[in-house]
Amino acid sequence: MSTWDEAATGAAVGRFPVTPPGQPARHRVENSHAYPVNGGRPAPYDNQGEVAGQARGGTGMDGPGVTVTGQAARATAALGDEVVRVEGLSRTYGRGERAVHAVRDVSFRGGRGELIAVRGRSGAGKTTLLNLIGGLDRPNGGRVTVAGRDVTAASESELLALRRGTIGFIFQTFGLVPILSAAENVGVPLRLARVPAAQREERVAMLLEMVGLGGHAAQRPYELSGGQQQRVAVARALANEPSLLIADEPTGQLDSETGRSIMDLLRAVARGRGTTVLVATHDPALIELADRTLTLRDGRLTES
Ligand SMILES: Nc1ncnc2c1ncn2[C@@H]1O[C@H](COP(=O)(O)OP(=O)(O)OP(=O)(O)O)[C@@H](O)[C@H]1O
Repeated sequence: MSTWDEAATGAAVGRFPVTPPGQPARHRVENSHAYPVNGGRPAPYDNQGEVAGQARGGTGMDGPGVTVTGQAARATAALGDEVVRVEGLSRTYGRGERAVHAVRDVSFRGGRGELIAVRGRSGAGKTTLLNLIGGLDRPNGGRVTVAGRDVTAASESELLALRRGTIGFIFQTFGLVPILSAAENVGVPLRLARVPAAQREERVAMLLEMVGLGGHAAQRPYELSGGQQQRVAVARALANEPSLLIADEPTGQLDSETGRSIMDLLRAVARGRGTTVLVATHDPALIELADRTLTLRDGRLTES
């Protein structure tokens, strides 16, 4: 089955209908391992774009060696450990006259704790690039390394392990399982990792608190706003404590204010946890929140 045509939350692939009716299913994500965020103590997200405690100099979601203020976070990102390395990456769809060179010789590096925006017009190659980096698609040439592991050379089982332990995904259409509550959705990766029930419940509660949804655990996706659904998706993506979080147009279905709050949340995750976050977006207001912007034009990269 092609990863392009599979729904988000690969934790549930083949088990649940993961895409709400009327929404396209394009991606597959497989997350199953669970490790504590912030040593099991994620701090609540306060809707103001910061993890509680963090902006006020607290330890919120701070990870080892991760500073918490804007400029300091940028400096840490610049100097910090390399998480993503993309070298000469290319992807062509089709052949001959019909060939589409979606990604052409793209190279860049991403450090720990960086929030990197990927922008470009529709068709510029953003989704293709993110899918290649996340191991959802294979390149025609070049190499991707995430947390020191070669994604492009990985076997299918190695890719599965990467998507379960190292790379988290968030998509425009949220990809929540409609029949499950918010807590159950966040708990799917933990169930697959066979985390004991008590530990799982504790961890799910902490993750929901972290994204500001502590009081919404029992609600199903249709009972939540779009922004709340995306927060559930963020909590689920963080359940496996990924080094890299890939977000493809995570605010595409949200109004601008809600979109901004999701970007604030992603920024807080990057700064507080040291997660490298790669976000594809069209929105200039959201791009302003990023530490760096990569611009794609016809598959080629320019950095601004
Ligand atoms: N599976 C595919 N088969 C053939 N061509 C494809 C496929 N997927 C993408 N393309 C083409 O590759 C190019 C890049 O597409 P991609 O979806 O990566 O762009 P994008 O920047 O994410 O666009 P958007 O902002 O509209 O989502 C486009 O010309 C698109 O038509």
